[in-house]
Parts: sequence; C-alpha cells; structure tokens
Amino acid sequence: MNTMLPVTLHSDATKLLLLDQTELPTIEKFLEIDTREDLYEAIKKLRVRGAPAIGVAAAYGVYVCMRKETYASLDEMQKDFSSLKSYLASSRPTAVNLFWALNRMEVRFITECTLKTSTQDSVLTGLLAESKAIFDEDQKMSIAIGKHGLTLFSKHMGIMTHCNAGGLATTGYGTALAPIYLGFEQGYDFKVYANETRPLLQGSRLTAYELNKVGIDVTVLCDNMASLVMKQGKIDAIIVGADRIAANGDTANKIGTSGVAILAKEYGIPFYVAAPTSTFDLETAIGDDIEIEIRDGEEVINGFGKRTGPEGVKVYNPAFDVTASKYITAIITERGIITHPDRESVTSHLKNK
Ligand SMILES: CSC[C@H]1O[C@H](OP(=O)(O)O)[C@H](O)[C@@H]1O
Repeated sequence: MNTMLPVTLHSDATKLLLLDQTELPTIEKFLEIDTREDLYEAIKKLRVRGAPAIGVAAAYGVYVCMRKETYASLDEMQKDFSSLKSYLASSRPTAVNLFWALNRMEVRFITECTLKTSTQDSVLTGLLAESKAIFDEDQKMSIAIGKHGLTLFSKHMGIMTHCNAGGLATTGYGTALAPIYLGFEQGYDFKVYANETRPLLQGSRLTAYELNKVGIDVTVLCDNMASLVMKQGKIDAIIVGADRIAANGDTANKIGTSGVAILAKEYGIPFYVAAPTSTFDLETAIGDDIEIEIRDGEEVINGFGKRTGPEGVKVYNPAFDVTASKYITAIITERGIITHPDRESVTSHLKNK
C-alpha cells in the first residue's frame, strides 16, 4: 500500500520535506523545512501531526537544524543541542512520541560526544543515523501493528475510526488504519465509518482522504452521529490511535475519543487502541496525570476561515481527552495485543521485548 509519506528527509539530507496536512484534502503541498522556527511552527499548527510522525519530524529536524550551524567547540554544540531540544519540546505537550524521539536523539548525541574521536562531523553523522533509524523503525511498527490488529478483525466488518491515525500520522500504514490497510490488501471487505472529528476535522480531511485514495469503503460521520450508527448495528468494532498511554492503560487521544469508548461499552462493541510501544509513558501513572493541550478557540468558531461563532465569545478547546482503560477492550502494539489493559498487563507487555 502506497500511503502518503507525511515526513521525509530530502535526498541530500539538507532539509525536511513535510506534507502540509492543513491543506488536505484539497491541496497536496510539501514544505521544505530547515530551520527550528519553521519546524516548531509546522508541529504547532499541525502541518505535521500524529504522535509518531511528530516524533520522526523532530528527530530529522534536530539533524537538519544542527548541520547548518558552525560551532566553536563541542561544548557550544552541546549547548545548542539542549536549546534546540527544549524549543521543539515546547511545541505540543500531549503526544509522548515528540519527547521520546528528542530524548533518543539526546542519548545518541551524548554517546557520540563522549567518544575520544568525537568531532562535530562525527556527532552529526550519528544524529543522522539515529533519525533514520527512528524513521525505519516507525515503518516496521506500522506493519507489525497491522498484522496483530488484523487478527481481531473478520472479513466483513463495519469499523469506526476517530481522528486520523493512518499513514498521515506515521511514516507508513499508520497505527489504527494499519489493520484496515493490510486487510484490504488481503481482500477483507471493510466498511469504515470515519468520525469527522471536530474542530480540525482530521477524520473527514485526512482519514477519509487516505482511505478514499486507495479505494477503501469509507463514510464520513459527524461526531454526534456515533451513538445512532452504533445502535443501528453498523459498527462491529472501533479502532483509534493514541498520543500518550499511561502506565495503567488510560489513553490520551483526540478529543471525543472517550465519548466514543463509553458509547461502545454501552452498545457492546469492542474498542481498540492501536499504538507503538513508544507511545506508552510509564512515568505517568494514570490518565488524569497526562497534560492535555488546550488550543486556540478560533479553531472552533472560525475553523478554516469560516466564522461560526461570535468574535470574542469564550471557547474551550482541549485537543485531547483520556479514555479510562476500563473502556478499552485491547491495546494493539507492534509487539502484540494487551487485552483488558491495566498496570500489570501494560508493564508486562512493555518488559517483554
Ligand atoms: C498515530 S497517533 C495519531 C493521533 O494523533 C492525533 O492528534 P493530532 O492530530 O492533534 O496530532 C490524534 O489524537 C490521533 O489519534
């Protein structure tokens, strides 16, 4: 399946190529990014978005931004690395993959700097290698999640999705959409119901765009239709992505996810979360401890340039909510499936490499 690659490194490794997801589904435009300010803005404005894709963009971004600089010493290079890492980490707070990727680049940076033979060039070579490894691992992760997830699906199913956790949120098949892509390739007959996912409409603008592009049967729903279509028996399973999973399995994902999960429980429909192990955060004990990004209210009342609410009115715009693990039937990772996730099953899954 040739899904759109939302983030890649230019062939000469001098800049990032980002598919500007704010322009989809109407315009496919790639941005060439080689400054920290432009990368920060692209993450903040969701030109690149989705936990794994944000992580890959940050990893590549560290290399691309630092390779342009000339440092008087390794000490000066180390100071700039710390400054760059903190700056990119301040772009969005909820998706743990941003911090996971930056921390992984820092480990490689320190390793490279402590070698007796360290030079600025050798350190940069190490950063490039680490960022490429993160990209390659992400592609393999998507396929593995797809294979594990497909074991939970039957040939003819109605599947609800929320937001976008497809190729556009990763560097390959996605997470939640990975089983759908793999199944489609094997002749499964899925009918996907994509919640549009207000206010930024990642479901209608991105998930429907991806699936429609490859010929997968997809129907866009307003978010307030979820209960009706479940009651009508159209939905056999629900699968969503994740931005941060706490140690007890509570999962932060796009706003509205927890409501869909509670409805699924009421209607007896399995609710699956698909996420790489890099999205788990064992430092965060429970979901209530996850920082939820609050975004500009204009996204709600003036979305895409169409004013739908009075200027100056108060708006509450949390970008995510947390689904308690008790509403999650299973979490699908690249290593396998955690059924009835709780602290014990999550910890055990993550320890078993
Ligand atoms: C595979 S992670 C996808 C995850 O990220 C999305 O958030 P955003 O579009 O704000 O980056 C959403 O929560 C998706 O489930």
